[in-house]
Amino acid sequence: MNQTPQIAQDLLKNPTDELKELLSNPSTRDIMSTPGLSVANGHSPTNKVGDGRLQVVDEHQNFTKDLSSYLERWGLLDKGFAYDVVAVFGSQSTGKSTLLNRLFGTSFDVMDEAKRQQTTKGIWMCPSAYSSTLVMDVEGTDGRERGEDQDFERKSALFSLASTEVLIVNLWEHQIGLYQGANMGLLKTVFEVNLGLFGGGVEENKPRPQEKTHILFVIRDHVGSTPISNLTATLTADMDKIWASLSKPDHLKESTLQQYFDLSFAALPHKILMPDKFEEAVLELRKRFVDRSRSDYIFQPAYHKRIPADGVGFYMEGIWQQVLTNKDLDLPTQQELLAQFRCDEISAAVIDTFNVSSKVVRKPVEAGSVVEGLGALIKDWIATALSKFDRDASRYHAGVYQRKRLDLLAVLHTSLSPVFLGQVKNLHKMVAAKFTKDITAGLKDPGYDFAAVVSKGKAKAREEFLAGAKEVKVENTDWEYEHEFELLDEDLRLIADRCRADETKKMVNAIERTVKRQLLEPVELALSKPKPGMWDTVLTAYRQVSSTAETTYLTKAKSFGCTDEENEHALSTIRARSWMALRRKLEEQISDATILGTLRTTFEERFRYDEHGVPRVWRPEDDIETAFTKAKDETLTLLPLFANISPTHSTLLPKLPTPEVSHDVDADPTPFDPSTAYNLISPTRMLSLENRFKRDADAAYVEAKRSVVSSVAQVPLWMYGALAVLGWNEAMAVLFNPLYFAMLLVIAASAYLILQLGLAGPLLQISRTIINEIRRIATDRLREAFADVPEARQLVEPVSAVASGVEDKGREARRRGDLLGEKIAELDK
Ligand SMILES: Nc1nc2c(ncn2[C@@H]2O[C@H](COP(=O)(O)OP(=O)(O)OP(=O)(O)O)[C@@H](O)[C@H]2O)c(=O)[nH]1
Repeated sequence: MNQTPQIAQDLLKNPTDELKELLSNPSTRDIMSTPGLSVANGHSPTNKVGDGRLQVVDEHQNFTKDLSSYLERWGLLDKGFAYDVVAVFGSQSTGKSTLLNRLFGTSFDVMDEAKRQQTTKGIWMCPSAYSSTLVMDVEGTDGRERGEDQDFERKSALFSLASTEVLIVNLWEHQIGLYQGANMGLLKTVFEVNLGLFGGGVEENKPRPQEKTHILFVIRDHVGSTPISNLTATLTADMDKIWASLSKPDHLKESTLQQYFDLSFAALPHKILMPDKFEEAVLELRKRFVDRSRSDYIFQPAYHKRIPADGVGFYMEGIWQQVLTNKDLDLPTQQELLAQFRCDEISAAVIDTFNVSSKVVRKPVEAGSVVEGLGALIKDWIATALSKFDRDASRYHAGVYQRKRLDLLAVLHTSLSPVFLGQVKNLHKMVAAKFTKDITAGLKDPGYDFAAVVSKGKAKAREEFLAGAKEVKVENTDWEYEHEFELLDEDLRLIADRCRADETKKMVNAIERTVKRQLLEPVELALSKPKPGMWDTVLTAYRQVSSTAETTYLTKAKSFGCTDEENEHALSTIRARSWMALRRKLEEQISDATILGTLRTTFEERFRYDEHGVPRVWRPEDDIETAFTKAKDETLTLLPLFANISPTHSTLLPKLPTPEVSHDVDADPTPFDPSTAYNLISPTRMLSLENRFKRDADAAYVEAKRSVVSSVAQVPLWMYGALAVLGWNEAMAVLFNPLYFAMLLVIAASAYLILQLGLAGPLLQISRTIINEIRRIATDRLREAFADVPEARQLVEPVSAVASGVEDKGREARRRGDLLGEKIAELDK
């Protein structure tokens, strides 16, 4: 807690000698009676008294650079209009500073009684200790120091009238009525200056503010012998006289003093002779400056110059500069200049704060993210910035404020425009990516309808984009998202087209697989039974399959929304692929092995089976050669059928795909040549096939011949007769010998059982193996036995030479492709 007032009170009650001496000094008394030390006066100080006073204009008429910073120190800068300005005028050394110090608790210098010289030079300013009031102590008029120089008096009057609400005119009681006195000169100056400022001056048409100024006459050293009413009457009469004596422009001739000034009066007793009464009167007068509820409250709003506190520094400096240059002081221009300056300052501060806030989202937007609720954020920042600007700048000149507000808004919008564009671009990207994802997911559903999936996805994407773009768009801006929306539409279309192309490709592939499957059977069947109408069957089947494929495509493509051009392209692809499928299948079917197999089967059917399909058993009397030649020739006539695709009617031939269209490069990289499209087997290959078939046929012929030889080699019938005659006795001996008969029965029963159980084959095989084995072992033994005898080796070698000669013969015949020779070699063996 601050102990100073208590200590001071104690010191005042029991002063030391030094203090007594100090207290006897009048100037010290002033300081001692400052509000900080006189709490008992009824008003405790509220402002930062002692924070210093400021010489606003020095004796060389220079204006201070520190006014704004002092206003801030005094805590007045953010008061808006809630502050007042008062200035004191009067002759030098009439106790003006003393009065202000007592009245407002200020700390202006007071004249040293001993020296009796001017103390206040220029214009000083100090805040009131009791209210938000700026108090100006103006250099006294009529001073010895300035002599006849009225220049400063005029300038200070002009300055004070332009910036203060109340002018205190300080005068001694005994000066009243002295019309020629210094005060009268001062007042005349004030009136003249005021007319110039607020009366319209010389220029009749120039609009001027009709502001009133309050003049408070403080009559000092009022003894009381003359009643105050008499004094005020005298003063008022003097004022009127002065007013009347002014040389006014014609249009102001009729104007009265009261139109421009409100006059009020206060009297203060002699400070030295009646200190208590003086104090009382000062206290009472102070109330008129502080207590707003009083009817005689001095700072009425009508007197306020409507300069916001934060602009006072700039405004007063501007006024003083105008005053110095002796130019016609144009207050509206000054106020406009002030408004421009301050609005710019406020605007800059607001933009700084705004930029800091908006920085938070700039980065993510620049990085390509969509910031959720960006529109709300932007609107909030703009609203905050405007409300700050409105709060501080709306006190200034309305026109300038409105203009600057629009400027500020434009700056904010311009600064946010890239954020808006970035957000809209990012929305575009995000929505397009989602669209792709949605379509991909939709196309995985079984039985999907492509058109429905795409249109649903598109509607969703557009809706999402528009919602996001509208959210971020700020009213009354030229921001537009329509162009981006068009780009999005274009992108959606491209994505849908890409998906459709993929789907079409898949569908075409599926159709191609079906075509291959469907062609498989008819082609195989037709080519395995070659006959003249074979190609008609194949091509009819092909026509059916490919027409089904096209119909399938067109049915499905309807939901894809493909263009005619795309359909045409897909159909031509299907046609080409179907044709290729047919070609490949045919090529498979006309491979050497397959053709030879088919020919062999056909030949055998004719050669080995009779017309009833019964297998032939060749007998010696059969004409094998004719049958063979017929079957061979008939089969050979079928071979040319495979050479070309040649239907009975050329109308059956399908339309060939155009060679330049690359339908499926991966699947079939060899270029398609329509000139050879219907050719399957080249003449050379035909010849080779013919030869190979002939060899096969010859083999069949040889086989047939051999079967005749083997049947001829059977035992003749007469041999059976001879056998019966010659072996009759032996047979009877066996039949009638019980032992032989029993053995015969056992052998017959065993044979029957073996046949019944199907063991004949295995038994034969076993016996054959055993015989071979025995033969091999015997041969080996013999070789071993003759190994050491050279004559025996000579005997063996010619035999093996003969055998190898036969082998060579057979191999040679096989090399030449002479089947018959090969078989003969085999028989020789
Ligand atoms: N008679 C009388 N003297 C006073 C009164 N008030 C102050 N004084 C004295 O008058 C002298 C001048 O006082 P200041 O307050 O310095 O007067 P000022 O008008 O401010 O002087 P400048 O600033 O130099 O113009 C001082 O010695 C005061 O003690 C008063 O009410 N009556």
